[in-house]
Order: sequence, then C-alpha cells, then structure tokens
Amino acid sequence: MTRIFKFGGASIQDADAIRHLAHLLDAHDSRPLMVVVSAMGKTTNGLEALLAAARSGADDDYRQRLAALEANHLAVAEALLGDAARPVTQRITALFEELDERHQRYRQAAYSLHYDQTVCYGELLSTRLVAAWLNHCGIATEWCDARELIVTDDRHQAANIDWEATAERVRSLALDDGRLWITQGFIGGTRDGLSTTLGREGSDFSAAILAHCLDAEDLTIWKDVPGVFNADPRRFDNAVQLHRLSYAEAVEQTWYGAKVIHPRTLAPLQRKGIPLTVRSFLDLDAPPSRIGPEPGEGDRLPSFILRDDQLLIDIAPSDFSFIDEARLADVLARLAAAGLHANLLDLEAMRLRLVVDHKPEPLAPLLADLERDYRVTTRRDLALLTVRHHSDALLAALSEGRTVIAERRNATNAQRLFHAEECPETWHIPG
Ligand SMILES: Nc1ncnc2c1ncn2[C@@H]1O[C@H](COP(=O)(O)OP(=O)(O)O)[C@@H](O)[C@H]1O
Ligand SMILES: N[C@@H](CC(=O)OP(=O)(O)O)C(=O)O
Repeated sequence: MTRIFKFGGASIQDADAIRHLAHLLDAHDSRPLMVVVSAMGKTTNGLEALLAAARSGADDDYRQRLAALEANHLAVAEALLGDAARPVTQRITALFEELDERHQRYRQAAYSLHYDQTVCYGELLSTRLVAAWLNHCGIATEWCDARELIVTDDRHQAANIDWEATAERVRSLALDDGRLWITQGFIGGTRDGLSTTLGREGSDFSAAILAHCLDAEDLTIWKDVPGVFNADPRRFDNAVQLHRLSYAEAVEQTWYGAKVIHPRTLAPLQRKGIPLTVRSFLDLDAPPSRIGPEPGEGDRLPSFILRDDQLLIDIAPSDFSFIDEARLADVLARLAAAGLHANLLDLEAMRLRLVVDHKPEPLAPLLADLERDYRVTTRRDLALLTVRHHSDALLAALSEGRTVIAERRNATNAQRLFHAEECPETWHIPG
C-alpha cells in the first residue's frame, strides 16, 4: 500500500537541508511512496511580495525580487550538483521566465487569479530541485505536476477539490514502478488549465488529498518539531508533546489556529481512517505524535492556541435596531465573500463583534462595504488566546495583569482577546 510523506519549507530551506532530506528518504525504501513538498523556506512569502510589487507597478522592486529569488534557487542547485547542475539550472531559469511572463499577463487581473498563476511557482521550483538531487543520489524519482493531479474549481487562493476527477487522475499514476514519486503541495489546477492554490500552508492538505485518493496506508508529515504539542513550543516555554490525539481533537486545535497542521488535512484522512503521524525530520529517533480515530491524552489535556495580529470589528445597526438573523447572515456572508474567517464571534442585541486575522488586502474593501450599512469601529494590535479543556484557574492565571477585551466560552473552549502589548513574547503554561 502506498505511503505518503509531506515535507514543508523548513525541511528544504537550503542545500544542506535538501541533502539531509535525501539521507532521510534513502533510509525509507518502502514503495510505493509519494512525497509531497512545499516551496523552499520562505519562498511563498517572497512570491507574495513579488506579486505586490508587480501589482503596484514598482518595476525596479519587482525586477530585484525576481532576480533574488532566481539567484537563491540557482545557488542551491549549484551547491548541490556542482558541474552536474546544468539541466536543473536550465529548468529553473525557464520557470523564472515563465513566472515573469505570467506576471505580465495577469497583473491587471483579479488579485486571486494573479496570485494563483504566479505563487504556484515556489513548489514547481522546489520539487524540480529536490527531484534532481534525489536522482543524482541514486534514489530513482519521478516528478509529477500537482496541477494535473489535484483538480479544483476556480475559487482562487482557497480552491475546492473535485474529488471524483482528482481520484481518477491520481489512481491512473503507475506508482508501483519502484520509483519514489514527488509532487507539489499547496497547488492544484482547474479543468481549464488554470493554476489554483489551496490556502496558505495548504501542503498538508494536498498530502491528505493524495492519501485519501490512493487509500494510502498512512500519511507522515515531517516537521521541525517532534510532533503536536499542547501549545506552540516556540511561544510557550513549557509546552508538552501530545503523543496521541483523535482526528476530532486535531481538527478543533487546528481550526482555532494551532499552526502545526493545516485544518483541512484531517477530514480526508478521517473519512478513510488513514492514520496521520507528525514527526521530526531533525531528530529521527524522537517519538512522534499519532492522530487517528481513537482519543488519546491530547483529547483531555488543556491546550493553548495563540493568534497574533488580530483585528476586532464592532458592528452595530445604524438605526438602533437588533442584529437579527437576517442581519447576522448578511454580515457573515460579506465576511465569507471576502475570504475571511471569524476567529471569535460575540453577539449582543444591537452589537456583533468579530475577531479576524489582520489581512489588509481583503479587509479594506470589506470594511468599506460594511460601513455603508452599519456603524463600524475597529481595534487592532490584539492577540487571541484559545484554551481547550480549560479551567477557571488556568484562565485566571493566564489573564493576570491583562485587560480582557472580548471573551467567549463554552464547555470545552475559552477564548480571550488581549492587547498585544500586554502579552509576553514567550508564555508559560500555569500549573
Ligand atoms: N501545537 C503545536 N505543536 C507543534 N508545533 C506547533 C504548534 N503550534 C504551532 N507550532 C509551530 O509549527 C511549526 C511547524 O510548522 P510549519 O513551520 O508550518 O512547518 P512546515 O513549513 O514544515 O509545514 C513548529 O516549528 C512550531 O513552532
Ligand atoms: N508554500 C506554501 C504551502 C505550504 O504548506 O508551506 P509549508 O508546508 O512550508 O507550511 C506556504 O508557504 O503557504
């Protein structure tokens, strides 16, 4: 049965990381194996900045950014392959020419369409590089284009999967030919040949789609942490690893913002009962986290999720009337159309408060639109803390010395909104 591995940007950020990846894959000779790879390091951020430069007409900035991205990829190819780099450097140069041509063609088009036709190049480039290195190391590797495998609609930047068409295409691959297969995370394609993307950090989801369509034995997501913790170990100095948790718990944690796995990853796995392992690509002996149908300690222990850079939107009808169901539906429909998600929603008779990620691009038109029909005020520079499996004592200790700007609580989850300036860079879990 096929196994699926997914590697994110951190695991292929430079030549050394790609060498390490090849050692790791060399030790896994089980086939069929499909490897899903993201863009190198922070390339997607670089491509987003390139897009902004292209759209604002900042031509010098655009050219400099394009050249820097190309130089970085070429340098990695040369560091890896030296004299044997020519075929892959030619391919990289051709991909950058194509990327430039796409920017010229789509710079006047809708933002999301332009985004998908250009930002997809991060993964196209990284997989070419990694495949070339694996083949050079004697690991027979076949490259395939995820835009021809993962069929989506044209909802750019958050495309919906055409499961039937995708399954048909994925199952037609001759995966059991003894080679390792490599494809891109994050990207798909419409039936008409347009590139699409599945949402930032969506490569985990790509891997789950392939696992689902192939009835894979398992999916392993390789990270720079040993597994899923009860809080981001970068932000909470005493976070502990959760070795077992259910799909349902993982969905909840990621939906509230735990960045370790993309929230759309779990459903395709759950539908087929495919186990998910999250493990370290740095420490191969570290015990991993396993996610499956059965609950584990992760379903009981408190977990803590922090969202930085939040914006509070306070919405009231301008005529002193209620926020009735029709108004609530109206506001939420506008939010959804802007591609935004309410991280916290608090409703009173004449006031609706929403907390969203502060993303200026979709927010500016949304706020202008809401202001035409409602009284709208906003507050920025906020941090949202979600505690799952909370207790009063935990919440009190975590809120000490901080103003609670908004709050929402049910039996399992408690959310509190704080001023970012009142929050520490590194948190400590009380207890
Ligand atoms: N609950 C959590 N458990 C583990 N890691 C977490 C958690 N929440 C956030 N993270 C962060 O997720 C990072 C790994 O995810 P990410 O950087 O997106 O990986 P990749 O780019 O390889 O997909 C870790 O370095 C860690 O800081
Ligand atoms: N490269 C894309 C997709 C992705 O999933 O990346 P990563 O696996 O490195 O989080 C992004 O940065 O959004």
